[in-house]
Amino acid sequence: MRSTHDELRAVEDISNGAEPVPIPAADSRYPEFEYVTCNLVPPEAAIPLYDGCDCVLNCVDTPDECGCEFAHGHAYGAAGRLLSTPADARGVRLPLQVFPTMEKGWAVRTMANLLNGTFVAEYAGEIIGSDEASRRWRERKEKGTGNYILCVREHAANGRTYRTNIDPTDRGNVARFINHSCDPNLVMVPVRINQIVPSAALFALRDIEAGEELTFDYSGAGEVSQVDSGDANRIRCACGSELCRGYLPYDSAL
Ligand SMILES: C[S@@+](CC[C@H](N)C(=O)[O-])C[C@H]1O[C@@H](n2cnc3c(N)ncnc32)[C@H](O)[C@@H]1O
Repeated sequence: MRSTHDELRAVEDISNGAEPVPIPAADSRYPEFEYVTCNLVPPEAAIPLYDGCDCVLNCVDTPDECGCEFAHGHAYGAAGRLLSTPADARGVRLPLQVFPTMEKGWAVRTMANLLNGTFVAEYAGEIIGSDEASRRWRERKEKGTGNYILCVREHAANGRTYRTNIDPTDRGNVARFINHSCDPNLVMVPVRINQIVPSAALFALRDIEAGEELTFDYSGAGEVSQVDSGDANRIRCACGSELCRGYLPYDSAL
């Protein structure tokens, strides 16, 4: 628990040494959370957690019914399906800073110039099933607390949709502070590192100058229309871009 006295003090490293480089914050008023460097995948007992794959323990026994081999080029065995954490996760190696904004809460900026295509960070958190994602979303909405669940949808050529829910609200990394923009400078790409559950890797979408805020489009490819404000669950977008669609992407499945 932080004291009021400590609140405005700059924080040297929000990761407490967990990342390869320190990640400073302008002050310590950001929400408390447990810092993790990569996704936390629950043990097999907790499955099914991965929408799109119906297999219980492995995909090898039922290759014709499972879409994983078709979609990812691999069928996953029991050990391969739900490995705990990717051993070769890269972590954050760029000088980033967490800072407060007027309209969007906390944000992240780069303190170095980045070239187009540079890997910035993984959007890391707890991997949870869709029922649990809905439950947490409703609970946080009732309490009026922040909700940072990212739903990664992958549309496979076999017509199936694979959905991965990443929740960094209580356990996450610096990417939990990266805001949405309708004209972002990062792009999120699902990447698989020796396991079926993808990491949501964020890459520079163009050259980015030191001091710029880092943003990505929460809807992925910008395919979700945000113009209709009829749904009270939607948050007004403050990205400030000429291309602004008016509201943050909203997952009506939650
Ligand atoms: C993943 S968090 C980003 C960090 C957050 N700003 C914070 O203070 O912790 C997502 C939340 O940030 C806010 N946010 C992100 N992008 C925004 C935007 N373009 N306009 C307004 N609010 C935004 C919304 O409250 C959203 O639910």
